[in-house]
Amino acid sequence: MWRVARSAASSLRQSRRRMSTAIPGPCIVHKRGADILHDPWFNKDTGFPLTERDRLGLRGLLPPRVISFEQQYDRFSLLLVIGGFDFLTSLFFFLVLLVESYRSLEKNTQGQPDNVVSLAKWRILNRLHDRNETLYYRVLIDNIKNFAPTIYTPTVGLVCQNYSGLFRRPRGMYFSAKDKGEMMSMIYNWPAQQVDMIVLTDGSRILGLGDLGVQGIGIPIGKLDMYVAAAGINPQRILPVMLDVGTNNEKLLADKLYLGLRQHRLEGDEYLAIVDELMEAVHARWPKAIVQFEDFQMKWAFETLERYRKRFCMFNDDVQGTAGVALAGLLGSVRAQGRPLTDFADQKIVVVGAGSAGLGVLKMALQAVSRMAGPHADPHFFLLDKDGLITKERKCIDPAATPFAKSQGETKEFGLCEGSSLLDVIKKVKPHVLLGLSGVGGVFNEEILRAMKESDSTKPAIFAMSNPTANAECTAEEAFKHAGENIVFASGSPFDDVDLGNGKTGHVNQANNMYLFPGIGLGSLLCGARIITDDMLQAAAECLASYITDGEIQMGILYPSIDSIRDITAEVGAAVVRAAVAEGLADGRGEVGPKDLKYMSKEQTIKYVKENMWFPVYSPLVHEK
Ligand SMILES: NC(=O)C1=CN([C@@H]2O[C@H](COP(=O)(O)OP(=O)(O)OC[C@H]3O[C@@H](n4cnc5c(N)ncnc54)[C@H](O)[C@@H]3O)[C@@H](O)[C@H]2O)C=CC1
Ligand SMILES: CC(=O)C(=O)O
Ligand SMILES: [Mg+2]
Repeated sequence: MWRVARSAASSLRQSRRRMSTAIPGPCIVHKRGADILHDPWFNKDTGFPLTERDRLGLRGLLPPRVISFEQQYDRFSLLLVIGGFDFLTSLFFFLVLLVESYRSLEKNTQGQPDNVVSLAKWRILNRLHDRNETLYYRVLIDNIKNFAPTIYTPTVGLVCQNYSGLFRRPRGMYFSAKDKGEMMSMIYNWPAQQVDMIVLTDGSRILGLGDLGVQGIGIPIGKLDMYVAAAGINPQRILPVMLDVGTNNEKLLADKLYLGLRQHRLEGDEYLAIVDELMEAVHARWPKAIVQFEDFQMKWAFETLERYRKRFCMFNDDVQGTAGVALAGLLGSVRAQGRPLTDFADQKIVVVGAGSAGLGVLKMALQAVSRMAGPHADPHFFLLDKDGLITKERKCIDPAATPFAKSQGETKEFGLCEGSSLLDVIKKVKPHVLLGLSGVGGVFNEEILRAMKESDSTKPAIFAMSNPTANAECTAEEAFKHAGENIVFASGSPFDDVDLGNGKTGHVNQANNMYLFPGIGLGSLLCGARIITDDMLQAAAECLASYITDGEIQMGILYPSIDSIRDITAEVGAAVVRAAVAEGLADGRGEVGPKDLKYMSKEQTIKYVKENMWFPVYSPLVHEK
């Protein structure tokens, strides 16, 4: 059930306040009449004032009554909360979906009626987006807590799984292996003159759902919606990009509805040549655009990061954004134990999942320990993958995992060995933190969670970070039930807080990179960063960690509410700007030069970032041929 009524009313009041103080400047439009109504960037639906209808040749193309932006907003919000909405709408959309892509939907949502409802909600929002972007983003910004689960994880995963059946209107650009040699000209097919933020995927590891090929485009779309909502990137300047190099998902290759290339994935140099060409094309047209790599399988996530990070202003969200969010949570869990932050160096941390995300987290945690305890510090990290504990005895160990593989001496100390099971590791190590980035739902089973009760920590931390919901290592309820009320808990996808009885509540945190990537992108953009460095990412993570007060920490709160995502993003963005300036990597942007940035105080930098956030209001449209 969408509970938007109350928050919609209060956010509407806030919106009105904002409306009354700012008179939006005019917006030039090069079309007239029905063409404007069919363009979601400019369309205001019934919101066009009569004078504008005359000016733009719209008279007679709309019902006569003018509905203000606020009234439109009210009507949309009302639609979402009318009694019985869920049942009627889901029934209606179920029938539509039945006709349109019944077989595909049935395959993927068998026995899961919730999925049908989730998709129905997504379609309502998506239709609003396709008609009127201004209203869509206002609704999203004002109700981010309610709508994030629909446009982002978990529903975005379902959308990707069903994308070929759901497809109606394209969003973003598609480059395929067949476009080799053409990308430099293709990039000019994008209608916007300026692009600030690009999210790029090859669809090879979509959340914990594996290789979804071209259907992975849903992820860049969802991430960029979060950019607009959280960072105030102008939606006319965002670009979701799918690089379709084939798929190794046999089910999709056999699916008649599948919209991507029907071939297996390119590998090796052939693959890299395609990504190189795309990056060159993007950079040629928009040299200052920030490129976020998203949901690439591990080998390409690491390889492309090393290949491009010193040449382009880019980052990998799964490796770097996730690491910062996890580190902020880990530091919070030290505070929750009433210990000083420097005790982080002594924490025993078990990470389950040695992929792009798990290794990114450990790399950043290692940097933090080195800063706190010196370069020779010996952190107590235990890394497991599907074959159990990773030790130096492991054959064919991934080079990125090598620094975290346990030596014989270390395993002996705890009575462990190569490939020790997770249960064995937990029982013998008694870790302070158990962190999952395995993509495997339920891997923190009852036995594992019970074993966490024996943790050496006064407040054991359990992070079930895999997405979407079904892939979480455990649910919030399971964690509090089996590991005890004393834990701090975080998950990648949202769960409701847990009623512990006796009037107590188990707080659920959302440990998701959404708390950092918008600020990393926005900060890099606004300072004209040449590249994105470890120091900039470190600054972002520290900023997020310091956002939470001691009082909140005592209540098990490690991350702020998503309701304040714009404020968090402004602070994170400012931290990134200041770190880039300190490293001499900020070229400035527009009229704000490197010197201006250098002499801004922290508060002035936050103000600068806030003032450059786009906010959806109807601008007067002025026609120009
Ligand atoms: N909360 C967040 O912000 C983020 C969450 N994630 C989630 O993390 C998950 C993993 O992502 P990546 O690291 O990119 O994937 P990946 O495919 O690169 O790595 C998965 C790792 O998990 C291991 N694994 C598989 N089954 C296991 C088992 N039964 N026990 C222990 N380990 C097992 C694999 O051996 C591999 O090392 C995904 O579900 C993704 O959605 C990723 C990025 C951010
Ligand atoms: C959140 C995210 O980036 C992921 O699950 O891949
Ligand atoms: Mg991701």
